[in-house]
Amino acid sequence: MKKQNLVVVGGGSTYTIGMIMSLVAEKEQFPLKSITFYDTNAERQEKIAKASEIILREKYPELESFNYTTNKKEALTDADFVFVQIRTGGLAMREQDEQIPLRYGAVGQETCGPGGMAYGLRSIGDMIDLVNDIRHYSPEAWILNYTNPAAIVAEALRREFPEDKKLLNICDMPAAIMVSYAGILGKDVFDLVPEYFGLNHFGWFTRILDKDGKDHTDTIKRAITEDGFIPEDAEIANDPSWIKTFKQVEQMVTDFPEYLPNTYLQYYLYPSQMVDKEEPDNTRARQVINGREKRVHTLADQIIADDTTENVELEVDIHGRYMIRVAASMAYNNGDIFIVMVENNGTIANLPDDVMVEVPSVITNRGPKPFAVGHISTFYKGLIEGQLAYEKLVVDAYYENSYEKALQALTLNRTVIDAPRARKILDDMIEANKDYWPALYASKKAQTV
Ligand SMILES: NC(=O)c1ccc[n+]([C@@H]2O[C@H](COP(=O)([O-])OP(=O)(O)OC[C@H]3O[C@@H](n4cnc5c(N)ncnc54)[C@H](O)[C@@H]3O)[C@@H](O)[C@H]2O)c1
Ligand SMILES: O=P(O)(O)OC[C@H]1O[C@H](O[C@H]2[C@H](O)[C@@H](O)[C@@H](O)O[C@@H]2CO)[C@H](O)[C@@H](O)[C@@H]1O
Ligand SMILES: [Mn+2]
Repeated sequence: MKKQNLVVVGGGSTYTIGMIMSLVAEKEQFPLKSITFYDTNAERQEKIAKASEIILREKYPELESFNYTTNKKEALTDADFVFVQIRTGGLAMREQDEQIPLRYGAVGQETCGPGGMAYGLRSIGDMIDLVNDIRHYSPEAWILNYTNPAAIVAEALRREFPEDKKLLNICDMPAAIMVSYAGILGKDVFDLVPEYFGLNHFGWFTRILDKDGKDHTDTIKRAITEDGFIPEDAEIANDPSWIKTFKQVEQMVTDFPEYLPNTYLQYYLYPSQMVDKEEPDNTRARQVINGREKRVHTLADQIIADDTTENVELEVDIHGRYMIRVAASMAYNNGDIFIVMVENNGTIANLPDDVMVEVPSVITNRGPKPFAVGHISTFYKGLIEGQLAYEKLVVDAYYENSYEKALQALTLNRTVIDAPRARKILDDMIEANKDYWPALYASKKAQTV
């Protein structure tokens, strides 16, 4: 097996140490020659990199080199794979994305509704620059992007790089949900075969099979409604916020029993309940700053101080394993099936061709080949079309510098609905994002009314 040169963009991320542990756990499936971190924030990256260096020295001695840098050329030259995990504006801006909508009684969430729009308008420019840079220095590298809001980023990259066949957008949420299904069934998550359709953070499992073709969907639905649903992946199993989110799946399956929902549908199907549950001074960003970020930095500090991993507990989670299994299937033409984002082109027969959908696909060295979904019925089609229109309008607003498109996007979104409320949220978000967003202008027609 050819050993790969991997670059991680956003080396300072809170997910990097987990990713390193997953690369160690998956070294037989995805053997590496080198790992390079790239980040724009030298200090944030250095702490994570120094700890990673020690982990790799002890657990991946066969790795030929490990480097970290803030120099794009140095980082991106001769890459085989580039994993992209950046957060434009950091967790501080995530907190704004979550708090501003809550002021007006709307869902405050980083990838759903107004928060998703704000984060999207910040991320698109950086992501376009990065893909251009990667293509300049490593034209043949596979790019796996999981930077959020993945739906909006994927739509912008689809428009910007229509011919790029080696750029794949992915999300770990369906896999993390499947870890819990695997727990119910007493199976390994990678032995389950999902049937699924939708958009990123907006989809449904229609069936869950095993590799022998046995259908376990009804067993899972029954277990969820009778015994409850809990997160089982190590990273989220003990997190109160994720426990609440998985609990909400019980209500979704009771109200809409036809399919098994992505957890993110809670924000669109129960927006009032979601707003009522929030504490504006302790939204998810604050919980992550005081939780995962602190935990990861304390862990890194201890590894660096001890110069060994002997005194710490390091876990492997589905996030890293999922990304790596997808990468391995591309590198070694494995033909494994994973849920990823692809341009629709008839996969969901009654949706437009030129939209990004999230569906199971066979992953080979030619990229993803999605399975046909066929026609979807009215409830799902209606929900998806509204969400797609919102996503497209956000990307239009970016390219056209259009205030009206942004206002239309928010008004259309199920988490907002009301135009005056959409305008208030948008105006506050413009102010909060003045260092990040493109300028948005009202059209001449609107200015003269
Ligand atoms: N798609 C998924 O399912 C999924 C799952 C987990 C995380 N994520 C995403 O991964 C990203 C990282 O999340 P996090 O919570 O660890 O954030 P984080 O802020 O801890 O890490 C992001 C890192 O990227 C760096 N960065 C920002 N802009 C950059 C740029 N232009 N070039 C290079 N580096 C840059 C930052 O300095 C930071 O070190 C986010 O976008 C998050 O939403 C996605
Ligand atoms: O609120 P956060 O920052 O804890 O999580 C936001 C992400 O949630 C989903 O992903 C993962 C999670 O990041 C990971 O640790 C894994 O183990 O479980 C989650 C799924 O339950 C989501 O898919 C991402 O897009 C978000 O960034
Ligand atoms: Mn996701």
